[in-house]
Amino acid sequence: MVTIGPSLMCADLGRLIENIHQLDSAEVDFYHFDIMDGNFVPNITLGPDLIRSLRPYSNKPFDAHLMVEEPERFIDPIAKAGANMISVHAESKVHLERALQQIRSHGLKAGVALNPSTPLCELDYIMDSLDYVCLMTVNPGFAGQKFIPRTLRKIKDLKAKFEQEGLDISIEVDGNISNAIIPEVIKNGADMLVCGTSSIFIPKEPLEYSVAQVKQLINQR
Ligand SMILES: O=C(CO)[C@H](O)[C@H](O)COP(=O)(O)O
Repeated sequence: MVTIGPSLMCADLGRLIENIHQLDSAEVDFYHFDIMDGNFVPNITLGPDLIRSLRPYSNKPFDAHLMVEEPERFIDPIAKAGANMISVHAESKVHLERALQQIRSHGLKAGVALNPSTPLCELDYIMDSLDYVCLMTVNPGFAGQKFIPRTLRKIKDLKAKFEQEGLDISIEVDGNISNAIIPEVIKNGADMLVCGTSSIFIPKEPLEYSVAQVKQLINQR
């Protein structure tokens, strides 16, 4: 099953609550929270307090993507704030295996995110600790960037690797997942779509309509 997770980056609580209300009615599958610290990426966004404030407004899984320099410092507060899934970047200052166990110790799904240029072999010795992999299809930090076409092969290679080893690990894709690219990433093996300004948050387009368009693309495979 391919799932849809709107990407939440804006720090306006009122607007986020309104968005979540509409997106819940449109039956999205999860919410993807972009947590940026201004160090790992050149931008600052949400933190644990905002996740805690939004938690009462939806029962859908909250997926926290830690684009931060020292993710191990954030795992406990983000888990306690109400996240259901947390991914850490392999390129950050992290003991990857320890961080994944730290996430799982809260009963949450654990993921690793990889920048477009990071090779898949980073995952070789942690496969059994993984629930999902977030493949960045843009360089992390900003919404509205261009999709990097080379990442399509990376999705395909990762899917093949999981199939070969009989592993049930989800592949999330993040970065300019537009309506034009959705059929391509699905064809190559993506099963979690992070949908931001490229497909769901389109100016003047009702969220219900944008989500319906994405669902149509998923269903017409
Ligand atoms: O993590 C991100 C950037 O680092 C965003 O989730 C992503 O870019 C989604 O937004 P858009 O559809 O505008 O690309």
